[in-house]
Amino acid sequence: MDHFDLIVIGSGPAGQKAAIAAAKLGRKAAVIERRNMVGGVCINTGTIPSKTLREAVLYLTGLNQRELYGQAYRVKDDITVADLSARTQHVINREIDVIRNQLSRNRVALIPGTARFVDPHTVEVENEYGVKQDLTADKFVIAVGTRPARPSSVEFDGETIVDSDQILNMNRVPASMVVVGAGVIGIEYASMFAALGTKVTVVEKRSGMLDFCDEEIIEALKYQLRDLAVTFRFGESVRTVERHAGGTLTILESGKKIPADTVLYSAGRQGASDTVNVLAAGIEPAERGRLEVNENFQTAVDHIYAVGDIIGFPALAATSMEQGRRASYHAFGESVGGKLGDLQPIGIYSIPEISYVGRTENQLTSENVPFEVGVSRYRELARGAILGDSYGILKLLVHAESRELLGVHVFGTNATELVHIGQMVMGCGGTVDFLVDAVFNYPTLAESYKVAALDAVNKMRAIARVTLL
Ligand SMILES: Cc1cc2nc3c(=O)[nH]c(=O)nc-3n(C[C@H](O)[C@H](O)[C@H](O)COP(=O)(O)OP(=O)(O)OC[C@H]3O[C@@H](n4cnc5c(N)ncnc54)[C@H](O)[C@@H]3O)c2cc1C
Ligand SMILES: NC(=O)c1ccc[n+]([C@@H]2O[C@H](COP(=O)([O-])OP(=O)(O)OC[C@H]3O[C@@H](n4cnc5c(N)ncnc54)[C@H](O)[C@@H]3O)[C@@H](O)[C@H]2O)c1
Repeated sequence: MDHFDLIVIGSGPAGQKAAIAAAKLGRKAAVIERRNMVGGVCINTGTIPSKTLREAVLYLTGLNQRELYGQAYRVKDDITVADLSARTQHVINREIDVIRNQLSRNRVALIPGTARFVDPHTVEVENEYGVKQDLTADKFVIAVGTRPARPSSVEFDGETIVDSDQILNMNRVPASMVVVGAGVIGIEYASMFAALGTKVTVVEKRSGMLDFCDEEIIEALKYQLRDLAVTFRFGESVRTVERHAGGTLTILESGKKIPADTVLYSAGRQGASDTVNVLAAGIEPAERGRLEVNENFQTAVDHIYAVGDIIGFPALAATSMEQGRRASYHAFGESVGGKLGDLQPIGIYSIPEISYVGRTENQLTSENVPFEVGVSRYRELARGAILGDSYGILKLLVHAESRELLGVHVFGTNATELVHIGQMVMGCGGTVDFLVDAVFNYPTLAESYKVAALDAVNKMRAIARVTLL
């Protein structure tokens, strides 16, 4: 029976980084993964296909160029699924190749199959031909991620009623679509299909959406999506989704019926802890199949770690990678930096995109932290005019006394890239004055930091002036 220092179960971002970190520490590591899922949900059905699809949609529809060339501007008139999926498949294949290469050059064994715990130090791996082998290890990292939640009241058929895995295999761009759940997945796909000209209705049981983001920015997003003919039904729960010869019918608890060509059911995800039989290792799964861990990512069984989506919020690729690295370092006695803190950025690839780091205005208000807001609008930046982005906005939240940066919220072109400038300033304990004094390239969107910083400082000066007189 093969024995390893570390066995990682799952090859998504969390598992990959856990295994490579162990290998770099000179440990014998293995990753167990199903043959057709190397790279995890991230590469095969989640982040990478959805982000590539978004890029293809933006390019082919010419949406971002319409402010400059007119509302009729298109790169291609009849966009087909083949146009969209060619790019997606190319990127997926390339990314899988990169991961296989990285694992192999670091001498991490990639073992095909599904792993199940037999006891706390042994897993049984079964490959696609039903061949089984037992493997043992000193330490384990469970990085098995999640799968879409599939309630029995929804008649999934993989073609007209789909989850976020199946949407990638649709055979045509639908004329109308209901998106159930206004979480990140629902809103990203609603944006893409709306951009393609699909008439989208979003049904969400809460009274709003993405409530962890800046309220003003979510208002701006809703405005932009409504402009693309998206209808929102907030405060409405879906009772059932039915499939009929003439299309689908989404029936709400309120009695409303919404007809559409296609339904995307994106109302949450279920942890995959059941696939790995954690009970045999002595671990009790929590709600929705998630695993509970301490700050070192150890489960209730010390030598078994869990990282990535399986441990819940924030369930993002970048955070998952860092959790994987930290788990391995801890397992093999290597020190890591401070606690994985609050400075993890969130990026939402809606159209337009959103990103933020730090706290929101609502959080600061509820915590009684005095703050000032500095705003920069892309329409006043030369780069904004060159790009044809008139809606973009960058907001800085600045402590009214210490002048520290408490939050950065960006909406518009390159938001998910721009946010990192603020993240770095915050990470180094920088104040708004650093941004006021900094010189940025011109014309850039990064210049928005200086404009917003000056705005915040001007407002703070106005307050100071009132009290001085
Ligand atoms: C549609 C969509 C879009 C997304 N977009 C973004 C985005 O833009 N940015 C972002 O940061 N995040 C995004 N995410 C989230 C991101 O994909 C996840 O945070 C990330 O993939 C989690 O990584 P992970 O390592 O926990 O596991 P996953 O990527 O979920 O991979 C887990 C792997 O474990 C394997 N596995 C499960 N059980 C077993 C077993 N018993 N034996 C062996 N292997 C097993 C599975 O086959 C799978 O390959 C998106 C997710 C979805 C669904
Ligand atoms: N850009 C990114 O970083 C990105 C992109 C996509 C996904 N993700 C990750 O994937 C995870 C899963 O995303 P998600 O959007 O599926 O889940 P989610 O749990 O965030 O959202 C599901 C939404 O569906 C609603 N809902 C549930 N049941 C409903 C019903 N019967 N009728 C109407 N509405 C209902 C919920 O209120 C919720 O708002 C998230 O944690 C996210 O972090 C990240």
